[in-house]
Amino acid sequence: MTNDFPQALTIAGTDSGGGAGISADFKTMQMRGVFATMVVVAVTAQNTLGVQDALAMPPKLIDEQFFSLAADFNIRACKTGMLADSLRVKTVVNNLKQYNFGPLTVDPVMIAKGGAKLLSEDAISVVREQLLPLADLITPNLPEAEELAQMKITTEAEMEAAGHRLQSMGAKNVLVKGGHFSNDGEANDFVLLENGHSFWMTAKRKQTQNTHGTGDTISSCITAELAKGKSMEDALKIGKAYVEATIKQGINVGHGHGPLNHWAKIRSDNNEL
Ligand SMILES: Nc1ncnc2c1ncn2[C@@H]1O[C@H](COP(=O)(O)OP(=O)(O)O)[C@@H](O)[C@H]1O
Ligand SMILES: Cc1ncc(COP(=O)(O)OP(=O)(O)O)c(N)n1
Repeated sequence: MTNDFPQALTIAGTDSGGGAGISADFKTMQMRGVFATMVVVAVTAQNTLGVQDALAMPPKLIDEQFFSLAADFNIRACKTGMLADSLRVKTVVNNLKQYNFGPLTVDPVMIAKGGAKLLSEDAISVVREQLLPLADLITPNLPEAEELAQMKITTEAEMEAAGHRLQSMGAKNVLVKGGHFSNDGEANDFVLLENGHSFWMTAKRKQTQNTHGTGDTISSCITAELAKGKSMEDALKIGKAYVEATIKQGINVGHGHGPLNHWAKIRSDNNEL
């Protein structure tokens, strides 16, 4: 029996409010025509107002989820999101070394928009030293890029420098996301590819508080496109177009930082699916 429908994996935390984490990943992968699977690393009690509580899964249960998926599915691309602490990062690293789930996108989730810590302080060096070198793509936002590259980023030139530093630390391709950049008109992201080619992906910034889950959405869209066999450059461009559309074609849900519109259409959709 064939097992060839595009399948992808997210290794991350849940968001009970449905806007970020595995919820955003599943909606995105489904919308991009890819069958989504998950390894739950942590569960959060969360809504658009913030994170009220969180619990990390026992490492044995994380191992078992990896084993279950490897035994049955033909996963062609995977991503990581919220990994909680150093023990869970190490558990995930060990499993990623054991199984081949295709290109790995590392979204080094550290702090939610409401300020809650989704990665403990002691885990940052483990992400830098053990997870980053496994990454086919790393997708930090500005505070995450600052932590991992250990430098301040206040200009576009510093975004580029951080991208080069992260590549020299072992990530094959780098996307430094500019959503937190303090210019009001644009949301521009810097890309550095494995072959040394670099470029900017630009977008007009939408003035809205409904941006909960943007990082998960762009990284899971890229993962879905890689699972379909797209090149890294095309996957990145589709990811940027999709997250921009989910923000611009926004919906209003909840009373705080609202979720994105994962039903949003992008121009190339007719020949994508
Ligand atoms: N208000 C906005 N308008 C348009 N694009 C945005 C906006 N906020 C974020 N983005 C884009 O969404 C993606 C993720 O954003 P960012 O805030 O940098 O990451 P994270 O959600 O991980 O903190 C990036 O492509 C960024 O440029
Ligand atoms: C469970 C969980 N994972 C990740 C995040 C952070 O998601 P992100 O896309 O960076 O969105 P914001 O939290 O910044 O809005 C999360 N909140 N929860």
